[in-house]
Order: sequence, then structure tokens, then C-alpha cells
Amino acid sequence: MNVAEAIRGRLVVSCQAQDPRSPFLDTAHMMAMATAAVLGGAAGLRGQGVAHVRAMVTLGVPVVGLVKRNVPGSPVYITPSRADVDALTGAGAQIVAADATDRPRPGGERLADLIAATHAGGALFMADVDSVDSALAAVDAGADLVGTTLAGYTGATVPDGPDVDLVAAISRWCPVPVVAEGRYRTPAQVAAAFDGGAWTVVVGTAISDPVHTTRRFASACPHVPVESR
Ligand SMILES: CC(=O)N[C@H](C=O)[C@@H](O)[C@H](O)[C@H](O)COP(=O)(O)O
Repeated sequence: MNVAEAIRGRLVVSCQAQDPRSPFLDTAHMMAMATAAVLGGAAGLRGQGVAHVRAMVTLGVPVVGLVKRNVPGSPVYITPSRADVDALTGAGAQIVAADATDRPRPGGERLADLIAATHAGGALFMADVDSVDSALAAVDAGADLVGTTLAGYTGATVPDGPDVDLVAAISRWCPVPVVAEGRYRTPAQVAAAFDGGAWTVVVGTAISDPVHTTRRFASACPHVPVESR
């Protein structure tokens, strides 16, 4: 079965340590999380960083790899360069995810360059987009999958819920699999994304980030710890 087919109609769990103090930055600890996700029914994983991706591919499900890296002077932080793409395909990522918004990439590299490097490394390219326009541009540039990963993260404020309408709109116009990703917190939201035409749904922090989950509950208490605000 090809990689895209293996995740069709199924859940992908993004296992990333978002807090710089998280114990899950440690690869062995993140592997426990990823293993639990696969046991629970994840048909694929999304992992951040070359070491985590290299470990996750041993679990036998497709891995969407990315590198988060801040480059001074650029808003693009998800797999910003070809060198990051090469490192991810070298680590065995079957799918490479990168920012495919219309924001300028550091070093002037073009989206098409990253896609070509991904294909040269034997992987599929997932375009992390924020709009129908950026999705269409990514498909024109050769993207194999389009994800709503960055919807809500390129404007002034971040909405509470997922952008299911964008999933439906991209599904209507784009001839490639559409990945619903970003702020999916409940099974009902996941089902709504599939109803809207999603090929797969990626759930991250709601499943795999105990720091984030604890903060959500702690912030509902009368005495909110400073770290949870
Ligand atoms: C915007 C951005 O940088 N998104 C990142 C992309 O890899 C991750 O921080 C998210 O956790 C991931 O997209 C899954 O989303 P959620 O954790 O909301 O289920």
C-alpha cells in the first residue's frame, strides 16, 4: 500500500514537545508517546526534528517529518530550507511537511525547490498552508498532500477551534489529499473534518502533549499557576 493510502480515512497523531522544558524532548520518552499513539489506532505519526523522526520510522507506520527552526528575519519556521528537507528524508521520513504559505522563505529558496528535494529523497511533500490560495499554489508547485496546519497562525489572533470550513473549501478545489490539522480537540471535530472531505486528520497537542493538556485543566481552577496562564 502506498504511503498516502495507508493514512486515508485514518488518524495521524502529531507527537511534538512544544514546551522547551518538556521531558518529551528526549527521544526515548517521545517514543513512548508515539508507541502509545500507534497502539491506540494512529495510522501515521507526525514528528518534529531529525532524531525523533529517525526513531519514529521504526514503528512501522508512515511518518510525516518536519523540522521547526526559527530563522532570524523570517516568519517561516516549519522546515524552512532544502537542507532540512534532506535531513528529514535521510532520517527516513516518508512524508516531509513544510510551510507553504505565501510568506517569504529564508535564503530566497522557493517552494518548488523544497518539493523537488523531497521527491529526490524518495518522500511525498505535504504543504502546510493557511488558505485556499496557498493550497492551490502548492499543488501547482507539485505538492502531494495539502494540510491546513497553518490556518489561523498567520493572522493577528489564533482561533479556538479547527478550521473545518477551510478543509471543505480546499477539498473542493484541490486534486490532492487534504490533511485536516490544527486545533482538533474532540472526536466530533475529527468526524466533521472527514465529512468535509479530509483524507486524514492530524491531532497533536490534545493527544500527545501532557504539558498542554494539564495547562488547559489547570487554567480552569480558581488558583491558576503562573506557568498555566
Ligand atoms: C502551527 C504549528 O506550528 N503547528 C505545528 C505543526 O507541526 C504543531 O505545533 C502542531 O502541534 C500540529 O500542527 C498539530 O496541531 P494541534 O497540536 O493543534 O493538534
